[in-house]
Amino acid sequence: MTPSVLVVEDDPTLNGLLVKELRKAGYELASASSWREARERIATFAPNLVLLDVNLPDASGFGPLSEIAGTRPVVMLTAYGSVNQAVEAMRLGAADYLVKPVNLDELELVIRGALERSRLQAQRALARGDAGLAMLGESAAMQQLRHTIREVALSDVTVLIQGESGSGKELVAQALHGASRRRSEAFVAVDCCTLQESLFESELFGHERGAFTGADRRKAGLIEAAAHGTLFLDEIGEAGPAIQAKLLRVLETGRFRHVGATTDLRSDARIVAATNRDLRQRAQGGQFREDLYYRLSAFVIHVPPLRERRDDIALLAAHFIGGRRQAQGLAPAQLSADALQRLAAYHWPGNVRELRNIIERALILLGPGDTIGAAHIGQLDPGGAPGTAPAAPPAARSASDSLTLQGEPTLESIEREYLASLLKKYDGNRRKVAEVMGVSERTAYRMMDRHGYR
Ligand SMILES: Nc1ncnc2c1ncn2[C@@H]1O[C@H](COP(=O)(O)OP(=O)(O)OP(=O)(O)O)[C@@H](O)[C@H]1O
Repeated sequence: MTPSVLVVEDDPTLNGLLVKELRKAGYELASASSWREARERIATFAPNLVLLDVNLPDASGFGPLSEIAGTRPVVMLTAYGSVNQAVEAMRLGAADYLVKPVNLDELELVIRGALERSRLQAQRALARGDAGLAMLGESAAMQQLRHTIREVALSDVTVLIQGESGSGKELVAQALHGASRRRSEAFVAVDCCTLQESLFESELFGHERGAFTGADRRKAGLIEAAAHGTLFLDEIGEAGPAIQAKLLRVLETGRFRHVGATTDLRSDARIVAATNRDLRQRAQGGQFREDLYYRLSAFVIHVPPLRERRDDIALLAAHFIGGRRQAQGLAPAQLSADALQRLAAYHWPGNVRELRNIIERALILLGPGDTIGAAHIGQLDPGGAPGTAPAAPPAARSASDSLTLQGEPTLESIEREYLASLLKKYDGNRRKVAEVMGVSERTAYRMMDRHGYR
């Protein structure tokens, strides 16, 4: 594979020199002289590494670095004699830095080292299944979201994160934890609807030996694993009445009990919950405890759906493409203008997760090729006008929309349609969908995840 580098430098002489040297060293090159131009190149050229000048005509300082450091290695070009700048750049996630005037031998070494470290990191992340934990996006909505996260992270207040499926609620919860004083403690995520209620109760709160058949040992609960860290309760709207009652007690008194125990334990975990439902409405309708709703919603964060921050689509797409290709050791791939246009016009009922899935499928169809075209993306129904709420859950795409280029639907596309039609029929009730499909809830969740419907 030929790794690619984007040189972002407004001094034309230095820019030209860097491009020439790196090209000679065997890299594929693109260059930009402003931050606006750099953003465009990142979306279309998808470089493996960015060499970024700290002072650009339309952006000075570390804004650009913070924006892209989570997506790919960034080597900063800093001014001679400003050690502070270099230190700050590393703290903000730069892979390395070069001081001007640039020593050309050092240039190659630094770039090779940064690429190698990043490839290893990507491989490790893929093996752990958590490729790309950074919360990306520079739209006004995402900047506001980051601001809110910073504001509330340092207090211990309970936070309720609301947003559509796949919009990034779990990433917000992780960002909250990462910006809090608890960041070096555990972050424990629990999906409130993946398990049967009684099992879930012992999983969450722990149990005593002999509490039920099969409980042959005392076992600590996830709430204890979260100790002084953060307990993230995903899909809180799905928690059954027994769990709701116990959670209310934890929130009111900081106390809980193992299943089968007679004494209380104390919890110091910060509770962050998420839901894609209108919890207030459910509370008013009697499907969710009102007192618990008020406790949980001490502070509410709304995660905007992707269709309300279309400016982020190109950046996110480039991030998913870059991560996957790098981990596979393949050359970077670009998005054609048609493909990008198709992505930008879609209404994204499955939000960022759906975008990630569509890109992954496009990359499979692309194989070792280098440009993702509209055909690799497939038909995407532009849906309602920007800002229109989707029919939730997402409507099925027709077989002619499948990604099979020859027109024969794949098993994958049939599964997807079947799943979408059941979700529609049963109004998003996953338990019911799993039952009708004859698979376990877990299998149904995994399927939904794969198709971007969670
Ligand atoms: N701003 C973002 N930047 C990068 N990746 C993102 C962003 N938002 C979401 N993702 C990715 O999209 C996928 C879905 O995000 P996440 O699981 O946080 O969504 P969610 O709202 O919690 O979904 P659900 O409602 O199904 O629980 C994940 O792979 C996540 O890494």
